[in-house]
Amino acid sequence: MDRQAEKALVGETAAIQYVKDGMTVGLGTGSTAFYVIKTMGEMIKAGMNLKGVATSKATEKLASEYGIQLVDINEVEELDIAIDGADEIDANFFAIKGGGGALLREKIIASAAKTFIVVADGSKKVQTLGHFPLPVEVVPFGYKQTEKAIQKLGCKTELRMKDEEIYLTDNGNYIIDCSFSSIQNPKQLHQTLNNIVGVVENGLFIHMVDVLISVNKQDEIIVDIAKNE
Ligand SMILES: O=C[C@H](O)[C@H](O)[C@H](O)COP(=O)(O)O
Repeated sequence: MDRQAEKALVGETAAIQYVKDGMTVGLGTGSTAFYVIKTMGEMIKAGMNLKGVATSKATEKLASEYGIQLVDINEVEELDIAIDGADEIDANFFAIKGGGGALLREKIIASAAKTFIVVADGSKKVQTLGHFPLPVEVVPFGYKQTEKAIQKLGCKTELRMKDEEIYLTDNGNYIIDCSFSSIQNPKQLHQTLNNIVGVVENGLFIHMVDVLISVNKQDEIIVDIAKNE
């Protein structure tokens, strides 16, 4: 199965197995979350009553195109589930997210969900996090100072650009992509990064993922459940 087919399979499986009539669902961002949104659109057409809370402006647009009524996160007490993709995920269910720049809203929405489900094609499962550059969202003011402080943690940094301009997140911030090669202590790095002045949030999701839906080498769907408190 190619990667695109795996994304479609995990996205459809998550929606079919976990989304129930009447739910308001946290809607992820990216090419895998796309299939969750598409499938939810089909479920609505088939008569289900579903709403969504979007993790990005791109997802807001997509959800509207698929007929999913959007709810503001501030209008929601708690979400039953949120379903999102990941850039990397390890055996502890620790993940790197934010390749698409949506990490802050994704983390807020994942935190608001009773069950946070990650959908990932086989290439996203890693032994050690860090091959994928870790996205760190920073405020534009003094970003070079913030970047210098991040570099002291032993990584190479790159300010994210788009069309020759500095990339802006949906929150009006910058992203610094940090290449660590391998992250030996993701929990500690998460805390250290978020303690740097100027850092808004980083792409490490620690003890957040409750369910991982992926595909194995035999093209079978694998549903792994984390032992989170
Ligand atoms: O900011 C983007 C998100 O964290 C995505 O969920 C992540 O980058 C994975 O995206 P994709 O499913 O396109 O690989």
